[in-house]
Amino acid sequence: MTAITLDGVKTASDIKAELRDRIAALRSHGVVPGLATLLVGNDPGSETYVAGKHRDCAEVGIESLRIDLPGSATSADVRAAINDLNHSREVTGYIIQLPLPVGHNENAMLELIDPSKDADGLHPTNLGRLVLGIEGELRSPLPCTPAGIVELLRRYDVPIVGQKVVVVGRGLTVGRPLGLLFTRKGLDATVTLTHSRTVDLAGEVRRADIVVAAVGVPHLIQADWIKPGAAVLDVGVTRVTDPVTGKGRLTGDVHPDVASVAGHLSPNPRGVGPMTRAMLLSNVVKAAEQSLLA
Ligand SMILES: Nc1nc2c(c(=O)[nH]1)N[C@@H](CN(C=O)c1ccc(C(=O)N[C@@H](CCC(=O)O)C(=O)O)cc1)CN2
Repeated sequence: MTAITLDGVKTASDIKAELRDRIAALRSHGVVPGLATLLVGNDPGSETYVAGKHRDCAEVGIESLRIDLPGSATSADVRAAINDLNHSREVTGYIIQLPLPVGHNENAMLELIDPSKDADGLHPTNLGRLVLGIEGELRSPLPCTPAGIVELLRRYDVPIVGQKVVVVGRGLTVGRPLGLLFTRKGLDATVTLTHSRTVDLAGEVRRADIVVAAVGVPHLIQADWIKPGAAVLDVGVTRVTDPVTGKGRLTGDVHPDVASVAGHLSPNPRGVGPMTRAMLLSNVVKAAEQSLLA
């Protein structure tokens, strides 16, 4: 058996095509959706992701603005940039690219974002709304990677309701919010959130119908950890330099042999990453649509 590939590039491209129509409709009402990014330092991964976000915006018709601060920026510099973004009339939504360089308090910075401009859904107010399960008028942006994972599963008709989900990793951008999302009414999965101190991780993973690996440990998840037919999402990424070619390459958390046991498998790269970017665009468009209703 070879797993069905959960193709993030194709799915993200479908989503972008749908968003283009909604953006055209917004523009016809005089609403131009916009996104700003704040990047501090020159982490190669973050630079790639931010560049990709601006490319995506241009592709679908979202205005975008890029604020880059040097690695030497102080926390006061970052706070000042956030303050400017909060008060800018042109900027309706923005993100702070994570991780921030060592020495900056990420949670403190995220807390300074105006929650109504939080395109990433990572401000405590928006995470709190996810905890509360608030929908409808007060619907707030969902963190992009968890939203992308659920959307990818949905578009491939992978059942979620009543399924056992094991999430490996409890980070802010993936594991923690994903546990909340999967247990929301309507999705109704049973979630086990595992981490570095989990006893018998392999045993936990073996029970799962859906496995999400988001730790950044290359090939941690082995084929004999996987229940035959389970859906496996490979999210964590490690940049390694090939000792032979000297070129950098990306390695996911899931061992390639998992493809012979799983029912569905998201590759890494080209799986959840492009979905993360598509969900950011979706958050920006939803916010613009809500501004029209307000
Ligand atoms: N403010 C945020 N910071 C971070 C988030 C986030 O959602 N908000 N998530 C990750 C990084 N991330 C988005 O910012 C992200 C990760 C991966 C990809 C992606 O498309 N990856 C490609 C490979 C790209 C490459 O060559 O490196 C893929 O998987 O095919 C996009 C966005 C942490 N920070």
